[in-house]
Amino acid sequence: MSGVVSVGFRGGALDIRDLTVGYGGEPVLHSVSFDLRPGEIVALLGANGAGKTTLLRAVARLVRVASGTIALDGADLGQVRTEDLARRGVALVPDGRSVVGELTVDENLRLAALWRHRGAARERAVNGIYEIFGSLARRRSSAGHQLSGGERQMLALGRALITEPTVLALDEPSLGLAPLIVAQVMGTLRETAASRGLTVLLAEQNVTSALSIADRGVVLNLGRVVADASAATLANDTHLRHAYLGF
Ligand SMILES: Nc1ncnc2c1ncn2[C@@H]1O[C@H](COP(=O)(O)OP(=O)(O)OP(=O)(O)O)[C@@H](O)[C@H]1O
Repeated sequence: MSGVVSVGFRGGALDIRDLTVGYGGEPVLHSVSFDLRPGEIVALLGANGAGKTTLLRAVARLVRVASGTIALDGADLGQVRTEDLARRGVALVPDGRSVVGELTVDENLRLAALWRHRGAARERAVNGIYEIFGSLARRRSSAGHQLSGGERQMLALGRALITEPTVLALDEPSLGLAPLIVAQVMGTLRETAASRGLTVLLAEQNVTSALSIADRGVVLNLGRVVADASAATLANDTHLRHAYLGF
């Protein structure tokens, strides 16, 4: 489904090659390689401490890469500064939810849209986010800190989408959400990715939810890729689920 590319949008191709990343000289990702094709949703799975967040932080250039490359549409992102990454089309939704609690929903969206859209185009962009997330439109005057967990997650997603990324990296969007809300967030993510042809890297502990919307899954164990297969294959692999995913 996410392979459908609509007119005007095209997902980016992300190629992660021999990526080694560590903290204080101690590697936590060991020569990790996998790629995301344009418009693909890839679930990044693994137990606590497997290295999922570190990998997303490496893509967002928030940690130093010891060796290896991350390329977007064939161009190495190695020299791109963190603050320029969004202009190159990469958006990260961290698990802290990237919402400014003191600002209203509307202000949060406008702030995120600042560098991408001006004047009437910004209004259209904000309204476009409200069309995707109807519940946010109803809370547009509420402060970020007054939102429920699900609404905050939708606002974090909206803030990322309004920059019109070609690659969206999400860190555990299901964290702390009730199952029904998780289903809503995942459903919206899948529909939006499909309609925009977005490429999505989705780090999740909620394996079932992630695989329900993903095309493919990559499983990390202690910083190494131990599986890279279609979502259907991974969902049916009981050995893998027991060995690396905790059930
Ligand atoms: N800032 C840091 N300094 C030192 N070590 C860190 C730091 N952040 C993470 N680590 C270590 O790196 C390893 C990978 O952590 P990471 O957060 O990337 O895993 P994860 O798969 O996202 O885990 P979780 O699902 O629990 O969030 C862990 O052993 C962790 O303790």
